[in-house]
Amino acid sequence: MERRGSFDYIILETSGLADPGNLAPLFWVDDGLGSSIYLDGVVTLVDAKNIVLSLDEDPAESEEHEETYGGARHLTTAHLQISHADVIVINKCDSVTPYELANVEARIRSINGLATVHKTQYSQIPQLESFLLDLHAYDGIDNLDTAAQGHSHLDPTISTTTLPLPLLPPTALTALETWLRSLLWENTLPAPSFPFPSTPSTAPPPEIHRLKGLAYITTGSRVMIQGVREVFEIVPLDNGGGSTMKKQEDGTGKGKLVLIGRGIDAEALGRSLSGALGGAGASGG
Ligand SMILES: Nc1nc2c(ncn2[C@@H]2O[C@H](COP(=O)(O)OP(=O)(O)OP(=O)(O)O)[C@@H](O)[C@H]2O)c(=O)[nH]1
Repeated sequence: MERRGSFDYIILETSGLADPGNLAPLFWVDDGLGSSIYLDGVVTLVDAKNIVLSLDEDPAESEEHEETYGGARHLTTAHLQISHADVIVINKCDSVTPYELANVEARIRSINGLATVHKTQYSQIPQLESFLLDLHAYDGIDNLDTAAQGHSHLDPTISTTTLPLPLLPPTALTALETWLRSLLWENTLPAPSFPFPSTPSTAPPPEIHRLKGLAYITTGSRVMIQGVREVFEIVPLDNGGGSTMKKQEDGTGKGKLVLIGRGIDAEALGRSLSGALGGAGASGG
């Protein structure tokens, strides 16, 4: 960093067994690295031929992450590397049939509905910028509109879900922050108060790997929500873009929160969030 200014990009290639969820928060929040350095995004390269085997691998064969999770299927390194990715390159597409490729892509998107997916042969992409570099994954929310809904039956371990966020009064941001703290720091869903009765749950606790969201505030401003594992931030966006009320009404300005992780029960998450925000209408999808 003494040579600050002389780098265009810094690319870290991790080991094949790395958990990006342990690395990304370090680079995202460490101001000591200097203001010219920021975490641009996490790219995961997937081998189309072997990925299904890797996702289904017997955890006893996995050197890390040999944990069980509430009786659910085991988390493999492949799951972690896909769930934390902002861009996923599915390579060696020529070595599988179109049917196999469609299945691979569907499963990957069911795990991570936020990431941009590129399908390649010999890892060839049209250009680096905006495909693998200059992603601004942690300071932008461009891909929220295309975030896929979870189809958790495709992968039993990790899924993506989208919760709608209602138009929020400024005071609700504190409630949102408290809710996120409980979810990300304590892996606990605050029980919703009225009108939802709280029922004891035997479900495994939610474990969120990545989250991204946009909320519209009644004052006409917007906030971006970003998170990776237990680190998150709620950041005001400069431009509210005119009448927020109008945006809500014509359906183009709906706030949402996209969550990727384990033990995702969309309905329970939606009820809990809605309760935390004062019953303002979040329900899982
Ligand atoms: N058919 C086909 N072969 C490929 C493609 N991309 C790479 N290969 C070949 O696959 C072989 C192994 O390369 P990779 O799988 O990329 O190996 P690697 O990722 O560098 O290996 P590790 O870093 O040790 O995992 C090489 O012979 C490559 O030429 C592709 O899209 N299609």
